[in-house]
Amino acid sequence: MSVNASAGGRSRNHIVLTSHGAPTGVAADAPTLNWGAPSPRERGPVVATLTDPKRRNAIGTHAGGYSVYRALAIAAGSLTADFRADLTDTSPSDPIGPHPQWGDPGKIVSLDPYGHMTGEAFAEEIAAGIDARPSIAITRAHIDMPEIREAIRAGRLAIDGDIIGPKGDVRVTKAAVDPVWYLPGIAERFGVGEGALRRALFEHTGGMFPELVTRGDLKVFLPPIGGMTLYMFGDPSKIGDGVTPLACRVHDECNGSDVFSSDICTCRPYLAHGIEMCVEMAQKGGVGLVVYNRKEGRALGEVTKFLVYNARKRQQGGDLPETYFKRTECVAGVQDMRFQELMPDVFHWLGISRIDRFASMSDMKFNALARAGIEVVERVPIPDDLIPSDARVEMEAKVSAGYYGVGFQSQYDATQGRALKE
Ligand SMILES: Nc1nc2c(ncn2[C@@H]2O[C@H](COP(=O)(O)OP(=O)(O)OP(=O)(O)O)[C@@H](O)[C@H]2O)c(=O)[nH]1
Ligand SMILES: [Zn+2]
Repeated sequence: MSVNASAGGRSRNHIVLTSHGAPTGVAADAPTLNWGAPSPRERGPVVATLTDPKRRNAIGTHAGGYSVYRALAIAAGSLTADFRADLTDTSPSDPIGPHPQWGDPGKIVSLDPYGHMTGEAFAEEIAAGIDARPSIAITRAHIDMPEIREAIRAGRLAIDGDIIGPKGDVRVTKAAVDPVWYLPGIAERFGVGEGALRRALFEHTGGMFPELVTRGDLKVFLPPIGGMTLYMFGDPSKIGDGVTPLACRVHDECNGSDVFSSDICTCRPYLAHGIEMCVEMAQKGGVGLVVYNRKEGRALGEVTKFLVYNARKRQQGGDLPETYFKRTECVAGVQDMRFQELMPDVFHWLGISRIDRFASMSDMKFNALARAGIEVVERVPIPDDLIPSDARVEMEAKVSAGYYGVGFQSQYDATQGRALKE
């Protein structure tokens, strides 16, 4: 079925409904996707195009988290629906891989290991009109953080003109990674059937992606969620080489603390401590890696997080460690929706099988890495003097719930957070 519609007030064309199975005649030259193939050519490009439905081999849209803004731009007439990026000079500043892990369909299921190679590996297809787009971009930057300047002032780090520049700025290689989900692999990771996963994704996004249930032949889905950013310290070509020691922090977004230094949690201080560890390791000839995941408020969202803060701070008896997780569960139904099960994928992408120093106390992160066969040699807790006083409730609650607490000076019974009006 199709109806006439106007797109962007400019052109008149047909609405393509994706709820009725494959469009008649999938094009003979539609690229096939063989997830887990050991080379990009054997794997094939991910094509989540909307303008060429017969050559589409993935559900969703490229840069899915921004699809609504793109739709707005098209509706407002500031972007044409068939715009194709000019990828000249956009290739990675530093090569990553290939690593043997890329050729194992079960190891990486939530990102496209060839996502940074699209422009080069599939230049031929792109020139022939196939709408393949990169899902990973790699560039270089200098970062300048007050905590690093403070570490230099305190003598814990020194300017070396290489890793740390003359002004205290730190040289990094950074990568932005959009999610690309291989649905059979995601289902396996969570121990559910692919059909049940597809149905839940379809129904609980308000029926946003009918192909999840009508196109069983399409196995790859680009979900409309945030991805991650990687910050690499030292020589990125040494990451995952099996010999160079690695320091690492896996951090899930906490805008209130990370950006605005709100003092109810330990997020920014722990992140900054992790960065300091990475810089220190790079200066000793090792490498550092920060994985920054866009999963605000334990993937419950910031609205939920702030509602929970109010509930904690208004409850009878005050904000206490023993009720910390209960208050979240009352508002969100669960304590956490981050699903660390998918987190190790990025380590496989980088070829990493051992983390020498891991800045995290989370048992969930540690266990997920262990299940993925990634060895963590040393777990580094947040230093006590970096915990803001209002964040002690969180720390006490986490350690008593199973977080790694060696070196942590517990004062469980004496801990209470600020009240709302204080
Ligand atoms: N819902 C909710 N989320 C919170 C709260 N406090 C912090 N967060 C979120 O929890 C996440 C913290 O993640 P991370 O900093 O990666 O660390 P972690 O899992 O606590 O464990 P560590 O690695 O030991 O720091 C972020 O997404 C924060 O936004 C809270 O009170 N409620
Ligand atoms: Zn936080």
